[in-house]
Amino acid sequence: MKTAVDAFIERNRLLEQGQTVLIAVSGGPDSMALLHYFKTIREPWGLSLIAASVDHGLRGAASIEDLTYVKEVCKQWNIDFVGTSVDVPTYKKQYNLNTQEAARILRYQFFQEQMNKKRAGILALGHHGDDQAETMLMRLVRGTTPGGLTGIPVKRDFAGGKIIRPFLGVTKEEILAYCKEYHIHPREDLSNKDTKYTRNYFRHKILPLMKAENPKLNEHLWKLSQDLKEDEEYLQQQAEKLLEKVAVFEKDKKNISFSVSEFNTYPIALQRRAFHLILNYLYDGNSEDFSYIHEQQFFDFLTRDIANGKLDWPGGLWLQRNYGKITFHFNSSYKPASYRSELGIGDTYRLPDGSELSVKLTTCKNKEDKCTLTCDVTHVELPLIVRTRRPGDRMTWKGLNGSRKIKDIFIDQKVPKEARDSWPLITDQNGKILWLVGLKKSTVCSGGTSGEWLEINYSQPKEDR
Ligand SMILES: Nc1ncnc2c1ncn2[C@@H]1O[C@H](COP(=O)(O)OP(=O)(O)OP(=O)(O)O)[C@@H](O)[C@H]1O
Repeated sequence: MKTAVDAFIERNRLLEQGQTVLIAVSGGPDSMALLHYFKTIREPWGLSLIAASVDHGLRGAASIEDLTYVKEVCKQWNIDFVGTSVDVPTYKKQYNLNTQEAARILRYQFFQEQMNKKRAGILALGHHGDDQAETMLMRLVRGTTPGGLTGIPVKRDFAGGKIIRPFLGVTKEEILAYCKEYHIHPREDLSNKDTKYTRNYFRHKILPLMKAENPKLNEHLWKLSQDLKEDEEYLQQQAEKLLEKVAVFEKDKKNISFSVSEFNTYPIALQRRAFHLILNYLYDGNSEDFSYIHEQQFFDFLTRDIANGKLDWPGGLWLQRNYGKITFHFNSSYKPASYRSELGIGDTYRLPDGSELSVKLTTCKNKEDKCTLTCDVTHVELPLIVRTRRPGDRMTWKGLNGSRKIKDIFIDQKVPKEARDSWPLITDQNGKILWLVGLKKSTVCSGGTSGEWLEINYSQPKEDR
């Protein structure tokens, strides 16, 4: 395995001579093998090594024991060590996050702090080829773009330096064999076996089935991710050239326009990427999951035989068609509006984008569509509340086992990031989410016998901007 990783590092230019490397070590097989591997290349590369370990305090005594174990091994191997214990439950509660998210944020905060303090240019992580395969399959199932299918990056910017993952080209099996060969005795994290986490479910249930069909699955997925990455880089460059030729920047570079007929002379693969490059430019790099629904709307707009037209998108963006020209207008001072208001019977609430929500009481459940929610009045605590999302918001609905994060519903429904912070949701006084407006209705609203119904109507703005 060592020679394969050596070659991987050279090929991907992951290291430079004399660098300071912070190695993230949990005590498990992947990161213990990583720590050992770095020990073997410390001299030839002239590296300064620091191991960093975070005790999430989530597995009782075992958590701190992992950290102590890593510290002990570092002493034996003559590697500097930094460690910390973080309070995941408090942080999780404070920011309404789930455990994994809270742990991840705190872990990366510590890494960032240490990289600055120790002037380390590199943070090395132990992700490997099986992690890569899981990530690609999870994204495939959730819905992704060719760019998303390139998987976990081998190298990316972080804290003024780089995150690198030297083990992405090797399998878990090879790592376990490496541990055996060098008498490394990693700690075992039993939560890695719990299939209630999506990743573990893919790892233990789905991947084995696929590997039984073809043991070379990892290799094939790796090849696919690399091919896609290379194709993507090339196509991105071509799309940039396309924009250089056709795009005209207006009004302090806040608006972009181009001639439809000129744009249409380019292949669709480049048009698609050019479209995303424009969004990325306008949103300052934060538009990565602007959805393919928007992409489709854009192409409909592009091919429609009209002289004038307008397409409104959330997040301060609108497109205008003026004969043969399309302009992307972007209001850069736009800030997603968060709001919260009580909504009693007979009330109407006007949302920042001009759409309205109104509540009335009826004796018959006469309407049920995307823009209307009816709910037995005895099932909810009044007045209702209309508000924007908060981190960790969850809801449940008929047929769903357990609950789902609002964030994930937005992802499932391809709602662009820019629209999520101002998207309305309705709760009752107890905080129970009844309706993610237009997207999901809660189980609470599916039955009832009192004969009195609350009817909440959502209506879109009548006037154009
Ligand atoms: N508590 C932690 N302290 C330090 N680094 C961590 C910690 N948890 C994860 N990492 C780093 O992130 C990488 C990926 O973490 P992940 O949880 O996906 O894998 P893992 O199965 O825990 O890996 P390992 O076999 O090293 O425990 C690890 O290999 C390690 O480099």
